[in-house]
Amino acid sequence: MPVDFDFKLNDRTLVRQQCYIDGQWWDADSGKTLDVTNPANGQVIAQVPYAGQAETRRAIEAAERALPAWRAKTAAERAAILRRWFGLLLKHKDDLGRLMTLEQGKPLKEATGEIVYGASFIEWFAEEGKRAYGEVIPTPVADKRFVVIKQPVGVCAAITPWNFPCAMITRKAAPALAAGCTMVLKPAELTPLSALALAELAEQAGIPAGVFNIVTGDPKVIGQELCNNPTVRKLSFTGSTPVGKLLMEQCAPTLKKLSLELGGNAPFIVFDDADIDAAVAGAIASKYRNTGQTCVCTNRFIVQAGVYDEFAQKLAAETAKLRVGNGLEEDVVQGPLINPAAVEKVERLISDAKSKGATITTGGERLEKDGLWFKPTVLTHMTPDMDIAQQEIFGPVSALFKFDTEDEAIALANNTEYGLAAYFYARDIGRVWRVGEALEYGMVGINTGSISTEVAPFGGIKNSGMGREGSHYGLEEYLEIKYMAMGGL
Ligand SMILES: NC(=O)C1=CN([C@@H]2O[C@H](COP(=O)(O)OP(=O)(O)OC[C@H]3O[C@@H](n4cnc5c(N)ncnc54)[C@H](OP(=O)(O)O)[C@@H]3O)[C@@H](O)[C@H]2O)C=CC1
Ligand SMILES: O=C(O)CCCC(=O)O
Repeated sequence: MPVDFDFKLNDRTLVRQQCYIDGQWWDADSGKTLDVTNPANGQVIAQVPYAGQAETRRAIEAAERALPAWRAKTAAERAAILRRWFGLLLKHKDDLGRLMTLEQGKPLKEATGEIVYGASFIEWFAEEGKRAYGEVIPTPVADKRFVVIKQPVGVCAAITPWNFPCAMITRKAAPALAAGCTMVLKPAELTPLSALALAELAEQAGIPAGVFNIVTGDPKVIGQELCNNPTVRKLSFTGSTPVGKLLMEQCAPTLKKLSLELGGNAPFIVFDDADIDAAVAGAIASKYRNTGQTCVCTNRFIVQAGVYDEFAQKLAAETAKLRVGNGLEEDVVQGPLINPAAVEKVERLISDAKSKGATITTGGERLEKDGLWFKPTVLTHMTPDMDIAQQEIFGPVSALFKFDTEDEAIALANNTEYGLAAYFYARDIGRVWRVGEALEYGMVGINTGSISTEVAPFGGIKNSGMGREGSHYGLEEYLEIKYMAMGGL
């Protein structure tokens, strides 16, 4: 039974509580459902199907049936349809933002911002799909010609997290569809409504039945079918490193192409020659986006001794100004954390740091005893033996480590199994190049705390995964290279 919660949307058809398979809306075969709750108050706002293997298999078969006709369209024809999808996201951005705040918690302005960000991938890849250029290789033999063409990978699967319920989907679906692939998506169980609203708009945009399918339900069972099924030729995943590794293992027997965007442990280095006010502004942007629940959020501030106290004091002052509360309220910039486990993890990490000598200069506790709101926190006197040095916080906690020399900063920054995003503030041009090149990360923000955009390659190295999303590199992930040698000239 769908829950009759009043989302107060202008267009109520955006609230879908069924899976979207082969252009139709379905319950789970078993009739089982999964509650969707508002993290701000624990209220159940919807129920979606708890589907399993059979429904996933049907979605894969639908994607396989839809593939030949979708692949056969010209890139311009696919682009026209994708542009309609893009336009519909923008048209409904306020409703989609509200839906996201209600299921995920992030403040309304940030949620609406994510819809615009998510839509940008659709617009960008609609165009980039037209540029899946091949190559003619000059021949070393007179009677032959060598040609390289790019073709869609085929049926693709995607598994996405709760922290970006829209953008992590469009960042995968847009390049896949633009390249001529079809897709089966499993969204996070905590935030399925944003995904299902995207399917509703995909249908309205004229994306043919079977090209984009969504199955909600049992993550293990759905994941196993997506990995085991030989029809699926590629899996793109965003989420935790342990699940990413498990999926990679499960995909080995059918040797699928993989994109894995996993956890991070981003350093944010502030050198003595940095513009400290700019560094503080960048720190706030990087650390407290989505209440710290972003894989590219700063995890460790690494600050040079000469500016440590000034940076710490200014960061604490700005952090203390951040208004925490229900994301639907005006001026709230920090929503609740996603669930009790997330708050407990933050508390555990702070308590570990405190027990080993860290000082809490602001925050350090929940806003209310049993709520999911956590006061934005600054910790100083951090040392490498504390758990935060190695573990992803995924919450609103700034942890400040101190260093003396450039080499020391680089060593500290690289001392992690992760390699997603890093940031640093410095003005010496030689240092900017040296440090930029020495950081073992897929992305480096230099004098900026914001790096995410549809036009640049997003992704990591080491335990942060493989592959890139966004930019022309993101399209390549959904294309196969075919070399054709033509003889007998
Ligand atoms: N790189 C990133 O952006 C993200 C990193 N994280 C990190 O991971 C931690 C845990 O977050 P969490 O949400 O549990 O991340 P998960 O990796 O568990 O979840 C991400 C996605 O994977 C699905 N999933 C979980 N287990 C399986 C499985 N066995 N087979 C197939 N799919 C599976 C989830 O489904 P379901 O929701 O149904 O469980 C969800 O759709 C966070 O605290 C953070 O540190 C989390 C989210 C995003
Ligand atoms: O946390 C993530 O997995 C994605 C980060 C969102 C972005 O910056 O694009």
